[in-house]
Amino acid sequence: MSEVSLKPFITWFQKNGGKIDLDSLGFTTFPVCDGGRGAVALKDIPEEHVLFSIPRSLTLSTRTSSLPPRLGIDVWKRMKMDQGWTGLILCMMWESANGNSSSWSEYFNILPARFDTPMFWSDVDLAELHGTSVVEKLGREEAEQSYTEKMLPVIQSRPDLFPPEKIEHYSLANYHLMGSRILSRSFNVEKWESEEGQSQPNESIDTREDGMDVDSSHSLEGDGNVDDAHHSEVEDEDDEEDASDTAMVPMADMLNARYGSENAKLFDDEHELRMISTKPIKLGEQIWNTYGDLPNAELLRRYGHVDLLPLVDGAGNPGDVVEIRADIAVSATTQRCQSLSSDHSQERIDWWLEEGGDDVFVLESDLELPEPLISLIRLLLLNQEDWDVAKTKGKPPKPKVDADVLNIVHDVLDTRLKAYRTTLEEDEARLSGQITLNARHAIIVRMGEKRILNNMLVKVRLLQSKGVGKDNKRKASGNSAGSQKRSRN
Ligand SMILES: C[S@@+](CC[C@H](N)C(=O)[O-])C[C@H]1O[C@@H](n2cnc3c(N)ncnc32)[C@H](O)[C@@H]1O
Repeated sequence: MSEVSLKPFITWFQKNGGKIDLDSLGFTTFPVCDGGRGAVALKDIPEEHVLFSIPRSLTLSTRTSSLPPRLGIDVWKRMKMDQGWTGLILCMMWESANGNSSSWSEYFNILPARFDTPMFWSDVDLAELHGTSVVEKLGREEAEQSYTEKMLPVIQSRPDLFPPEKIEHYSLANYHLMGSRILSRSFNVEKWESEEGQSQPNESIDTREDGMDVDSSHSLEGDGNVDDAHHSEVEDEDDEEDASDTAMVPMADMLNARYGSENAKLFDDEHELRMISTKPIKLGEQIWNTYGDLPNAELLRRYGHVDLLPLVDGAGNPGDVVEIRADIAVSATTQRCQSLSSDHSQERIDWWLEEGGDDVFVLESDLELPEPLISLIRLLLLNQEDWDVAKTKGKPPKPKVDADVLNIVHDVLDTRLKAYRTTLEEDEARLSGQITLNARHAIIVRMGEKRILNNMLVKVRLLQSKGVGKDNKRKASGNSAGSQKRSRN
């Protein structure tokens, strides 16, 4: 979209109390790999400069839309529109159906009408993601169930609000479109302290929930910058979060993001949200928000793009991770130790889960062995006496790596790697040929994961060749597994 076509939107924004420093920032179209449409510095911008500010009333959420009060707050809640994203999706459909009479019509005009996210991929393209956890996280069926079971009854109950002649605005396709707009552009805007206790939609002028988070903080030095806590996904619908915190934030959602490149962030105040530079930005540089330095699998699922940066062993996303389901670790352990009965394992697995143990382990590019994975393997290997002690104390074994554990971890990694249908070398070859954008994205996602698994296997084999764990005096780095910290650098 060209800069010219943004003019009506910018005019609407300013007319409605939005402020933007157009001397410092402009919008342009970068190459697709740099985000497409995004913001650029028109001069050197110092740190802590307010680039633009958005009145809370201009955000679009179930608190600010005119739909919930028209439907009636009791009905809204009884029909569960206050849970998950269905309510906001319905508000967005309603506002969009209202055309020029909606307060956000100029905003809708600049929102994307199609997405490259896997939610819209064909089965052939989705097959390219085999082995990654992207497909099982799409939540397409759950979304369609919400549409049929939650939204359609509301629409059908009020033909005065949702007239038959406008019914095309409330289609399943539009439901997915609005859901994807929320997934890729919303922010988590919590109520200001003075608004706490005002739980009814539209009672206050403010904000929304889980997208790129807007932390309640007022100074760059404080904890509370407007975070980039990205959208809670469809499957989060039943959790405890306040769905009315999820808000579309015009202008703030015009910034792209790239791993480690953030130079601006959204902060909130009682009446407005402010996009503030977090570093000096030079003339001509792109102004980047952060989406949380997510792995490529998540970037693709939520935003439809991947990050490709130079790495020591190629190009990829330093924030990539590999998820390993606990059942792979259980199978690998029982295969190695045939003496473990399935009853014996099941009792320990049940206990592990009851105690809050993980059922998925995350490998990061720092190649630290996940402590919970080691702990679970050791739990399964405990003799009866030590298992009784662990139960009594309510503590799983310490994540200490020995030779048996290393052998099992090796098998786990090997099994996980075999979940992909291609090798890294085959992926590299395909990437250098002519392929579709979706295939390219999928291949980059799985290559990043395979690289971590391969590097991890090399590390484990090195530890095995050094005899780590065979003798108590020898300790390897990673002898005690690394912590499951989520920080990536
Ligand atoms: C919050 S919007 C950012 C503004 C958006 N480019 C626009 O035209 O309005 C997020 C979308 O921008 C694009 N995007 C952001 N960062 C990107 C990047 N580093 N590479 C490619 N696309 C990116 C993706 O399409 C993503 O879904």
